[in-house]
Amino acid sequence: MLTVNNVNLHYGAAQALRGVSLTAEMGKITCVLGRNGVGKSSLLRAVTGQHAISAGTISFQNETLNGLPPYARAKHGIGYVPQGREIFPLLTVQENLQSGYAPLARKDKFIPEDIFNLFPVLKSMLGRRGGDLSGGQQQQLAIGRAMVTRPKILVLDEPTEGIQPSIIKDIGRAIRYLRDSTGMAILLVEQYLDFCRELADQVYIMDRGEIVHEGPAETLDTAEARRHLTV
Ligand SMILES: Nc1ncnc2c1ncn2[C@@H]1O[C@H](COP(=O)(O)OP(=O)(O)OP(=O)(O)O)[C@@H](O)[C@H]1O
Repeated sequence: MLTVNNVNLHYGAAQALRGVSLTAEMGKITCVLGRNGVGKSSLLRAVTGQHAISAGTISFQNETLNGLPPYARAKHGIGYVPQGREIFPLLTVQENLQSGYAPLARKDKFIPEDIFNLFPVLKSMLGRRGGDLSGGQQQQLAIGRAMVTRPKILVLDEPTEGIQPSIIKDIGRAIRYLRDSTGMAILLVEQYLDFCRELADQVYIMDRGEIVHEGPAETLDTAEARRHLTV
């Protein structure tokens, strides 16, 4: 399980996270909802080691991650699908997937077939450049690349952003499959309430750098959630 305990994060003098605490359990989908600018990406940057925290602790499976660089966290099993996907545009789909080999032992440096079962389009486009894919295909590639690292927890930053509805469905199906087949933990941040409600086991709502609600998805008060999502 991932545990975030009382975490603060600053950009210079500006505080983006204020005493944030949450847990993401193995075999569960944990969704953090919030509108633009409330600190969702900052939370994921703290978890993945992209940005240092100024107070609190972050641990995964009882090991503290504080101070570890992103590559060391990848070795601990933290897979990251960043906002905007960050595909290498000039590398092929295959090379983008292979960029996930970095934290792996030699024997594990292959692309698991599961990825192509989930996202068949990637197999048919292995030789195409990443930059030539549609937004939805790039999102599938970013999830595939994170899966290559054999994560124990998959951390996704707004996977539905700018993506057409049919591909959002595919992505939802893939996330559910990963939870059910591997028992990994999934932590995703979103603004899209319906996607989160359909998918999540546990929901948190963030506002202005703080967690303002926590509970199981089935008891989420939709009106209350919408209030936090509208500007
Ligand atoms: N590199 C940075 N330098 C300074 N301030 C930043 C930086 N990145 C984010 N912020 C500020 O921190 C706050 C939280 O931003 P963050 O990106 O975490 O929000 P978010 O909820 O993920 O929103 P979005 O969906 O727009 O990414 C915002 O006020 C933002 O302007």
